[in-house]
This record gives sequence, structure tokens and C-alpha cells, in this order.
Amino acid sequence: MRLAVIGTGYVGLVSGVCFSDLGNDVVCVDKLENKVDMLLQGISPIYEPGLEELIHKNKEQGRLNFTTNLAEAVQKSEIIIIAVGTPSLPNGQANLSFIEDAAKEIGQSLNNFKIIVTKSTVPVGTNEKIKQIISKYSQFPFEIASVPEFLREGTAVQDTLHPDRIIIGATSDYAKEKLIKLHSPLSENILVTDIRSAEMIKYASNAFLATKISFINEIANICEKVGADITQVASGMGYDKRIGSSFLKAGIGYGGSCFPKDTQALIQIAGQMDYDFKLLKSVVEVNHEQRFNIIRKLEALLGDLSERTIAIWGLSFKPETDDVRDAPAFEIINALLQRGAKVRAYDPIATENFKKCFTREEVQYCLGAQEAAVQADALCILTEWSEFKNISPEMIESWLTEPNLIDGRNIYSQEDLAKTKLNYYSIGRPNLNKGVKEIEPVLLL
Ligand SMILES: NC(=O)c1ccc[n+]([C@@H]2O[C@H](COP(=O)([O-])OP(=O)(O)OC[C@H]3O[C@@H](n4cnc5c(N)ncnc54)[C@H](O)[C@@H]3O)[C@@H](O)[C@H]2O)c1
Ligand SMILES: O=c1ccn([C@@H]2O[C@H](COP(=O)(O)OP(=O)(O)O[C@H]3O[C@H](CO)[C@@H](O)[C@H](O)[C@H]3O)[C@@H](O)[C@H]2O)c(=O)[nH]1
Repeated sequence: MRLAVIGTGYVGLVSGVCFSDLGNDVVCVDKLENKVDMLLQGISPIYEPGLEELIHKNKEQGRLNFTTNLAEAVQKSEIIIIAVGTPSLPNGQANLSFIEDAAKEIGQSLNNFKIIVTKSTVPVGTNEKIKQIISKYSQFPFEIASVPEFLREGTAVQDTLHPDRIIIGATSDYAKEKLIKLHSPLSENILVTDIRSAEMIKYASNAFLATKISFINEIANICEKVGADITQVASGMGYDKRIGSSFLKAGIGYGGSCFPKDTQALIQIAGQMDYDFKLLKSVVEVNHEQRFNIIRKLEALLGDLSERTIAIWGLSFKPETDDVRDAPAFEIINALLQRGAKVRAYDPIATENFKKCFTREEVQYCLGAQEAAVQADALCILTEWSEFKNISPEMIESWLTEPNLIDGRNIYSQEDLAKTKLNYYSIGRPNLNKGVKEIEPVLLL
């Protein structure tokens, strides 16, 4: 099939590349010339394991192309996939301006019948809006469909090629058949729904996963108070098939380009219908508070943080990505600077993106994990990069001025710490300290 994908962010680029790998002719469109230029040279503008190799392979085989010319891409294709961003507005609602612009441009470009698929995460009813906009600018017939995307950053290629399920929200039999055919090499679990339900499945799925994370983080906070160990508790819960073991990792809360914005957007969608989504509001509040556990633990160990040197390992919101959108590191580092601490930060690949977005200049960015940790008064781990897991606690102890390790992602075990004198505070597990006073885990800043 001939596909045009509008937007070369994570979703547009990864799905475009994977569809071409399945034998389709794909042209990916972006309005940013520098992105398209990079892609034409075979360079991926995002760090995503396995992606650049697939770009090279499919470009060489002539099935994958990149352009800024949306009209030409649309006219040569049978299926148009919209994958532009839907970031948050200040009130939490989804900003649909990129979607509306893309729909207008598609409408102005149509030259014959097309299926227009929305992969972006959009509020219920948006596909109908897209239909109205396109109809305003075009006399040609077309069908709309909602095929939400569920990939995760860091495993995006694998997730796209082997998804748990495909949701196809469509009305006409023709669109359903065509989209089932396009997606059938990817999964046997293809669920065809109406368009509004497809739009809601995406928000409900993200909200549910965010709820699991906030739930386990609250259990972790209680574990700290009662002397239980969250890793054992989560493991024991996860064996129950009704609960499942995934998304029960306690830590400093979720970040990223999706959970924070999609939970806020769903709260707004409900609110517009006069429904107060109390549970999800609490999920968001718990998530926000959770990151400040790092500060509370540091203050319990060091007292006043002013003039103290704090090393930070990890700036991206999760490992295997250079994406820093809504990463907990922003607020944690900001809170440290507000307290007069000196911050030395290191991330294996996300430092440049973090620097571009973080407005305060006092942070010293380091080129290696050791450089950040040497002669610091404490080290805080904010992202569970495997590079950090491979550094032994003995090594960390030898680098620090004072032996304080705050592990916001529970990457070390009690046994790993046995041979050290490190004061080790993790999340939801017993502290290993030398008689330092107990701390309150759940307090607002
Ligand atoms: N990032 C993820 O992991 C992920 C996963 C599932 C779903 N989603 C959803 O998919 C959508 C896209 O997310 P993303 O992270 O890939 O987006 P992104 O913001 O990283 O990228 C969007 C791209 O679209 C381009 N663009 C915008 N308007 C355009 C237009 N009219 N013509 C051509 N290009 C245009 C932008 O220049 C940008 O490069 C969002 O709705 C998001 O919620 C994202
Ligand atoms: O047990 C867990 C699992 C995740 N996280 C955190 O949750 C955030 C999101 O992680 P993850 O879901 O792995 O990454 P994303 O790439 O943001 O993917 C989510 O958001 C995407 C965009 O909508 C969806 O497509 C995916 O299905 C959904 O998992 C990260 O900060 C993680 O550190 C935890 O704290 N504990």
C-alpha cells in the first residue's frame, strides 16, 4: 500500500519506518526542514534503539522517503496517517492546533479518494472535527479512522512491530477492511470499534497505567513507614494474573510526553461533560508529590542543602531515550537549586535536550557518571540507565565525599550495598543508614 505519514515525531517516524519494513511504500512528511534533511541523510532525529538501522535498510530498498511537501505526499498515497503532536494547553486540555492545521492541509491537497487515519492521541470527537475540516477544503470523497498508537519510547520499534493489540476505530466496511489488511502482519489481536471508543481506549489505557504507578508509589510510601519492602510486595501482587506484574515499579513517579499530558487531558474531557474524575486527579497529585521524596530523603541525610554538592544521574524520563519531556529531573534539580545546593548532572544521552529546556544556568553538566559523583555530598539516581546499574556501590562510595546514595529507581539490592558504608535510601524499601533520623515520606513541598 502507499502511505503518507504526517509528522515525524516518535509515532510518525517509527510507524512510518515499520510500515515500510512490512513492504509498504511510505513517505514521511514533516514541516521542519532540518528534520527532513537529517532523515534524508539516514540520521534519526530521535534516539530510539534499532530505528536508524531500519531507516537505512528501507531507504536503500526504495520503500521509504522523507519530504516537507505534504500535498505531493498526500496525492501519491492511498492512506494518510496523521501523527502530529497534541501537547497540553496551560489548562491541561489537548492542544489540537497541529491536528487542525494538518487536516486543513490534507483537505487542500486531496486529489482522489483516501483513508485518513489519526494516530495522534486526541480527545473523543476529534476525528469528527477532522472530517469537518477536510470536507471544508475538499470536494473529493474520503473516510476517516482512528488507530491510536501504544508504543513506548525506548522500545518503540519492538512495540510497533509486535503490539499487544491494534485498535481500529472506523465506520465504513471499506476502511475497516483496508486497515485490517495493513495491520494484520503486526498482530492477531485486531479490535474494530467505533471511532469515539477508539479515541477513548487510548486515554483510558494511559490513565490506567498511570494509576497503577501512583498506586504502587503510595504503597511504597506506606512500606517505608511500616518497614515492608515494595519490591517484594509488588512481586507478590504481580503473580496474581488479575493484577499483572507490569507497571508496578515504585520510583519517583511517571514523566514523559504522554502520561502527564494524557491524564490531564482526560480530566479535562471528563470535566467538560460535568464529570469530576476524582480518581485520576489523585493519581496526578500523587505522581507530582512522589518526585520530591528525593529532596526529603536528602534533607533527612544532610540537613540544610545549601552549598552541598549533589550529583544527579539521569535526566531523561526513562532509560533508552533522549526525550526529557516532563522528566521528574526538572523539578528535582530546580528544588535543589532553590535550596542553594550545587548540582552536577550526568545522563548518557539526554543532557543536550535537557540543557535546551532547563532555564537555570547553575547546573554543572558532566561528561561521565564518575565526573558527576566525585567529591559530591550525595548522589541521586533519577533514571535507571543500565550504565548506572553496572557501576558498583563500592565504586560510588569511593567517589563521594560523604557516603550518601539516594536511589530513586531502586536499582541496587541490599546485597549490593552490603560491602559498603553507604547511607542508602531507596523508594519503599528499608533505609540502610547509620542511625540517621527517620523521615516523613509523604509531605508536600
Ligand atoms: N511519543 C510517544 O511515545 C507516543 C506514543 C503514543 C502516542 N503518542 C501520541 O502521538 C502524537 C505524536 O507524538 P510524538 O511524540 O510523535 O510527537 P512530536 O511532537 O515529537 O512530533 C510531531 C511532529 O509533527 C510535525 N508536524 C506538526 N504539524 C505538522 C504538519 N502540519 N505537517 C507536517 N508535520 C507536522 C512536527 O514538526 C513534529 O516533528 C501525540 O498525539 C502523542 O500523544 C506519542
Ligand atoms: O512500573 C513503572 C512503569 C513506568 N514508570 C514510569 O512511567 C513513565 C512512562 O513509562 P513508559 O510507559 O514505559 O513510557 P512511555 O514511552 O511514556 O509510554 C507510555 O505512553 C505512550 C504514549 O501515549 C504509550 O503509547 C505507551 O503505551 C505508554 O506506556 C516513565 O517515567 C517511567 O519511569 C514507573 O515509574 N513505574
